[in-house]
Amino acid sequence: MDSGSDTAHDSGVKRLRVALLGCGSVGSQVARLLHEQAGDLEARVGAPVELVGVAVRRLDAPREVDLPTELLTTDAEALVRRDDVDLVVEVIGGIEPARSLILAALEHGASVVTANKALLAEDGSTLFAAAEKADRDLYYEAAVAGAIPIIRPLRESLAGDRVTRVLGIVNGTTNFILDKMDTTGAGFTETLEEAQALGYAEADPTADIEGFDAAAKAAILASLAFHTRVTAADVHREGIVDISASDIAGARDMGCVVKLLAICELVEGDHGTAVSARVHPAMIPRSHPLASVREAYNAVFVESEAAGQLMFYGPGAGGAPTASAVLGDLVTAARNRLSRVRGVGESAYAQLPVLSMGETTTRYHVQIDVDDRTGVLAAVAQVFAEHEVSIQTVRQEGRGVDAQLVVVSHRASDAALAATVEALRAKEYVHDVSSVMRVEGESDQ
Ligand SMILES: NC(=O)C1=CN([C@@H]2O[C@H](COP(=O)(O)OP(=O)(O)OC[C@H]3O[C@@H](n4cnc5c(N)ncnc54)[C@H](O)[C@@H]3O)[C@@H](O)[C@H]2O)C=CC1
Ligand SMILES: N[C@@H](CC=O)C(=O)O
Ligand code: NA
Repeated sequence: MDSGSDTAHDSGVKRLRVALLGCGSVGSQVARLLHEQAGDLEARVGAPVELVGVAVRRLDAPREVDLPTELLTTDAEALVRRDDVDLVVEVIGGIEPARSLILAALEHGASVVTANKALLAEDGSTLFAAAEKADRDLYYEAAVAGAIPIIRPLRESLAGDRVTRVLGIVNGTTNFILDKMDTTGAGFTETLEEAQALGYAEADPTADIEGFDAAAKAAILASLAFHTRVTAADVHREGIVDISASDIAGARDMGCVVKLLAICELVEGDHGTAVSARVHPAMIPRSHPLASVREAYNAVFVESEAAGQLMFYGPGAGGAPTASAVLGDLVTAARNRLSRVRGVGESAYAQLPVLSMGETTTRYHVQIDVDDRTGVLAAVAQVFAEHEVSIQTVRQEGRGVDAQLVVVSHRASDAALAATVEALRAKEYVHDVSSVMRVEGESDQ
């Protein structure tokens, strides 16, 4: 291995040397693209971009890409500390050792590109501070919505505007599962296995189906969009594991589909501006553009004061699409190294408070199984009224001894709706509140 003096650490830069940490779904595609597009990358960067080391867990593991064995090492710590490494790509995932490796890479003068949303959402501030101190780039376009350019537009293109809302489908695995359940009637488990085989799901798919992955992305989006710091712990999170065939059928009856949404909003209240960030399944009308986001595709809507509504759509998961975003960042970081400049760092000056879920308002679709007798409908309506949840529509279906009421509310706070449901469950004429689903994507009423 040549470790001559022509690196970005020196004055006469001639080539950029890349260390890759992790060679799984994304890492193998990064290695492939670096090799296959070497000529174009050199032309675009202005110097060759060379892969000089790949940290793997096992040297003899089967891989999707052929790599010269001399590039492989199981000592990631030593790799990021090598003096001849200019750029480090972290695609191991998880908190440790990824965090320590990124911090060591920055300390040793490398710029870093990562796809690690879990780490950024948990402890991004430590990483951004280290990048600032080291005067190096820390880029992460791949961390949210895979190949879709959304980090850069929020950080740079919209830097002069005031973003007020970000609403998106940001997890490919859950969108794939919900889409299959809706269109083919397939079961949850078989669809999850298919998503795993296609490389969409996280190593532990709990992160996808319980909403942790989408919540991490929501934290990153809210932080960037509103120039503040939102962590994964600030995001209200519900996954899709409890979504039943009956929920999907109920949505269909309403002309809706069920999607796992990440919703980040600026909220103006009595005490000033705050942020709301939440991830949960919601019904959206089939006519809404997000309803047509199929399979593992992602889409993100951004609303801002001057630009209005923007939509970003594309592949949000999978090895090659995610590697495309990594390579885009790598090219920018490489150009910056050559020009001896640094890109934009963290912008968290606004320091906005984050609202609790109870304070957040939206509309609700509630299915209630009740006694089929006179006065029950009025009594149910009374419970909603007592909790200041205004009813928009109510539909009743007799089913023999009992009846099902389907209530759609006007906008109400989550706390008021939760109290309504609790009160309904205590009534002797209520057999069950069988489904409670938020309704998004329609005009506020
Ligand atoms: N797969 C996808 O569609 C997307 C993944 N991401 C993110 O990209 C990152 C990587 O994801 P995948 O490639 O899907 O995961 P993966 O599980 O396929 O690959 C991770 C690789 O890192 C290796 N590894 C773990 N610890 C290591 C260590 N200490 N040293 C060296 N290698 C180690 C594993 O053996 C594995 O091969 C994660 O942060 C993930 O959240 C982001 C967007 C999309
Ligand atoms: N597991 C994630 C991968 C991309 O971030 C997903 O399914 O979207
Ligand atoms: Na992206």
